[in-house]
Amino acid sequence: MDTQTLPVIALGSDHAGFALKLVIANALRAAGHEVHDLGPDSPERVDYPDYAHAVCRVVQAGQARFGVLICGSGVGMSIAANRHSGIRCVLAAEPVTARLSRAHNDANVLALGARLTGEDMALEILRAFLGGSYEGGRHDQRLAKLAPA
Ligand SMILES: O=C(CO)[C@H](O)[C@H](O)[C@H](O)COP(=O)(O)O
Repeated sequence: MDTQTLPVIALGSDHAGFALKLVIANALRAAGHEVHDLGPDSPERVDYPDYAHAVCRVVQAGQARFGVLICGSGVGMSIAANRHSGIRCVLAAEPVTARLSRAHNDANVLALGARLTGEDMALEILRAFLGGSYEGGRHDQRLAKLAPA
């Protein structure tokens, strides 16, 4: 694949997801992606919403095509991300959910749980997410109904 066309990815984590964030950043850069690592820069204890909001703002602004958020379970990150207009965040623990979230839900942010998902599985999930594509069609009317209540 022409690396010029690879999507830009924004990354964020909390302390629980810090080590996996580095693994993912390295893997994405090795594959040719431009990566915006929005922190944290150390494994010191932090609050996951701060980083979820930072990544989602970058995706909303079009400065990154996708976001990847990592905390202990992925739950807090996904809750925080899905509060943002235009953000559709999937919490995935296996690749099929990640692929379907792109195909049916046009997901633009992936949340991972570093305390529950090993590195190899996380990378497999990431590949499925990035390799998926939105199918449109019948799904368009459903996405239109996802506007904040
Ligand atoms: O938000 C979470 C759970 O919904 C994340 O897993 C956090 O990483 C976790 O809550 C952090 O917990 P800690 O005891 O402060 O390390």
